[in-house]
Amino acid sequence: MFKILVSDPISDLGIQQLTDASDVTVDKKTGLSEDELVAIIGEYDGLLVRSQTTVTPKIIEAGAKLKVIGRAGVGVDNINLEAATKRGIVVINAPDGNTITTCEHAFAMMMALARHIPQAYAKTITGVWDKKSYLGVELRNKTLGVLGMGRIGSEVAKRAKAFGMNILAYDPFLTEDRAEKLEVKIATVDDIVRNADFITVHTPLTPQTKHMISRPQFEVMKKGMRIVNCARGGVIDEMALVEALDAGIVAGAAFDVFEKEPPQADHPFLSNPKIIVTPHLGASTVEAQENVAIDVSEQVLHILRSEPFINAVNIPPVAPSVMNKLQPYFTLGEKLGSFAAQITHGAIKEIVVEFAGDLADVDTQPLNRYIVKGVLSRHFGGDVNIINSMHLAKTSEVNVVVTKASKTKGFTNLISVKLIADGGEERVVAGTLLQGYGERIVQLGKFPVDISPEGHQILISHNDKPGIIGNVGTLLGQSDVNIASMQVGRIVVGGEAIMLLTVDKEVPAEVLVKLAALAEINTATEVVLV
Ligand SMILES: NC(=O)C1=CN([C@@H]2O[C@H](COP(=O)(O)OP(=O)(O)OC[C@H]3O[C@@H](n4cnc5c(N)ncnc54)[C@H](O)[C@@H]3O)[C@@H](O)[C@H]2O)C=CC1
Ligand SMILES: O=C(O)C(=O)COP(=O)(O)O
Repeated sequence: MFKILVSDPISDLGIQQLTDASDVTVDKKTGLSEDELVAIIGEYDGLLVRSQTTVTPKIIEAGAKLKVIGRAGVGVDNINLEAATKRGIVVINAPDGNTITTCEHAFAMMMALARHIPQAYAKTITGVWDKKSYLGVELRNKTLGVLGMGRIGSEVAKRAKAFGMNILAYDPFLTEDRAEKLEVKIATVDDIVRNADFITVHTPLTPQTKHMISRPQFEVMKKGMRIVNCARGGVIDEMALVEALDAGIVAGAAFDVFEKEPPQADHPFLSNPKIIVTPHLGASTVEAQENVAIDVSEQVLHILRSEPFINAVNIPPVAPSVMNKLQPYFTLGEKLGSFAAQITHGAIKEIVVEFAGDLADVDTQPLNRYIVKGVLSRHFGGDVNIINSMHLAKTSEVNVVVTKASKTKGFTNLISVKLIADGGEERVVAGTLLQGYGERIVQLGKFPVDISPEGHQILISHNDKPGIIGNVGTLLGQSDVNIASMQVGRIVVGGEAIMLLTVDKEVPAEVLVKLAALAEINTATEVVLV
């Protein structure tokens, strides 16, 4: 039974697939402090949050069973991604569910700014009929600068177009083609701050976007411009904005998000009549809350049930076409890594993976994670998974090198894993996926072989002399170890050779010692592939 903790207010209807699932129990406990969360998180497999819960490294460390943190929304800046990745916890978000809702909020804020709606309302309900203080401006024919043309920014631009606005847009990923389709003009940040009558920001908060609108930008703005932030507090420098309002450069500002949430009671925005504020309501509609909760619940279930999932933010996204091509190789890759690690005696310094054939022209990143997981599982056991395998390799100072071979090497596809360990030790295991036959190991070191990578195996290196196979068979028979299949490989008659036996059960350590002590045998190593 999986246990999930919901620590922020999330739509009940949206999480129904979790509450209805027979293998899941859901606890809702909102408003907990960090210490309170640390005290209880150890019993949960999944954590669902919005933006109020700050998921700190301390909480993540205490989440001994935690496999997934789901964000019912877009921004994951309240979740410590590094700590989650280190622990192998998948962090997922729901990137599409609140796009329109947040765009509509930004648009509503822009219209409220243009027509002083909150200020006029506040005065009208006091009984004062004040028409002259609230002369507004039209949006039509004004220039709107959009910083960040992702999901929300693009939707804002579409609506602004319908209002007859001219749009200048900046986003490092905005192509000429997309700009043309959206009928926006690509501009620099400098063009936008100098020419826009309205500016709206729709970027995440990153080191690059922090204070991207600050004193130098306000200084060159058009007098009387208006500015909206429904993205993240800190993209616009709050103190610089207050100065620009006081200096008469900015006529009004509308903020849904703050550098610190909630803002302190004496925050200058809260007493400035030219600033409209809302308490991070961008995503707060019935529809959006249901959408994000449905999306995140679905992926949380997939993750807990070890099924394929999408929207992970701590592993790079992969196109479905690439994923379809790679998926059949995941277990083979992991087994090759595991096999190679089990026959390596020294401390591993480098993992060199080579892909040939069909795999040489795809981005193999997801597959690389499985191979590295296979290698590291020998030392890290169940603590390594595909989320943290690359991270663990890095922190363990194991270098990962991935190469693509130009030739097919006789196979339609071939994965070769070479481990380089202390003392110059090198081990190579290569495998392929044969249509109709499944996974095969086709090379061990310099020896060509043909083995199905599964179950308990014994790898023996020996000198190619008569009688060795008989001796091995006799010893295993006496030890009650049944041989299911056997492969021998050699390059030259009488030279170095290997023998790979598939046996029906675990091989006792003393049997391996006795095998290695037989005449002409150099080493005997058990390899377990499950
Ligand atoms: N107020 C609220 O309740 C909500 C706020 N948000 C916030 O809105 C923001 C945007 O959300 P989406 O559009 O869904 O995300 P998105 O990922 O679709 O779009 C973000 C865009 O920002 C661009 N960008 C990144 N760095 C940039 C830079 N230095 N300059 C210009 N553009 C840059 C990216 O290329 C991307 O196109 C996020 O920060 C999100 O957290 C989202 C939903 C609700
Ligand atoms: O989705 C986002 O990024 C948001 O900022 C929405 O935040 P919320 O879920 O309303 O706390």
